[in-house]
Amino acid sequence: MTDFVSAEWVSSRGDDLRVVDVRDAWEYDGLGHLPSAVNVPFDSFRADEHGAESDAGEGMPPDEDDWAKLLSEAGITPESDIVAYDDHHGVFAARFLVTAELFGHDPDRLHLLDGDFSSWQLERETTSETPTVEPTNYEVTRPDSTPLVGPDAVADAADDPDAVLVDTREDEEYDAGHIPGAVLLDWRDLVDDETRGLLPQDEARSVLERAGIVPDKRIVLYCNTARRISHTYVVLRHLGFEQVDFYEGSLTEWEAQGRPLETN
Ligand SMILES: O=S(=O)([O-])[S-]
Repeated sequence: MTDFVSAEWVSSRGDDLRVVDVRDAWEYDGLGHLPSAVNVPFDSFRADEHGAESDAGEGMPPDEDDWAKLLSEAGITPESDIVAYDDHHGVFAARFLVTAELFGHDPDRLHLLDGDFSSWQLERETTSETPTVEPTNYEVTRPDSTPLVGPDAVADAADDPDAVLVDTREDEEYDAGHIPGAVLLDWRDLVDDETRGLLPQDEARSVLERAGIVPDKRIVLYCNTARRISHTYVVLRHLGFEQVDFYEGSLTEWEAQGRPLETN
């Protein structure tokens, strides 16, 4: 399953690990990047607006062909181990990894750097050399099942004693309007301000437990446009949560459909 990996782990791996930097091109080129990292900017794998309807509701992943092209140009194959990073505590990189999972990349081959570019460069080498990449012919194989759920399943989760519906936005946003029955867990509460990575696991589990988010429940995640839930999704999978549902349409779709909101 998609997991967090340390800087040591990344440094110790050979050329078989594809390192993906999802920052903007100016940051990658101008500020330097991790050795051997390729640049796949966040904007390149995110549709501008919610796209075609699917069974799981509207979302913002790219077209399948565009995704395959991006990965091909990055020298990635379906067998590649990938580690992704950004400079925002991993939230943009997590979106890359979730997109890869939704398009069928083996989740066991998907890793999020624990920390980000800022924390890496405090202790480790960076480079401004762009690696030579051998393009591949990446082919998407859609998985048999995905964690995606649509709005009806989200509405049902609120009434299901075995499920916890989780809003991963900030408390002001939650207070202004959230899906009825949702608990609040700001995704940043799982981030260690000092390391810019995941809190130590016992602390992360306590934060989650305080919000009622425990492994024997089905967890259903939403935010505004499925960026912040990507980070929480990776955290929960890393911590061994087995049932984590991902509402790709999130509040953008929920509100567009005129569904109810609760305020505090
Ligand atoms: O992170 S977000 O999708 O809520 S803007």
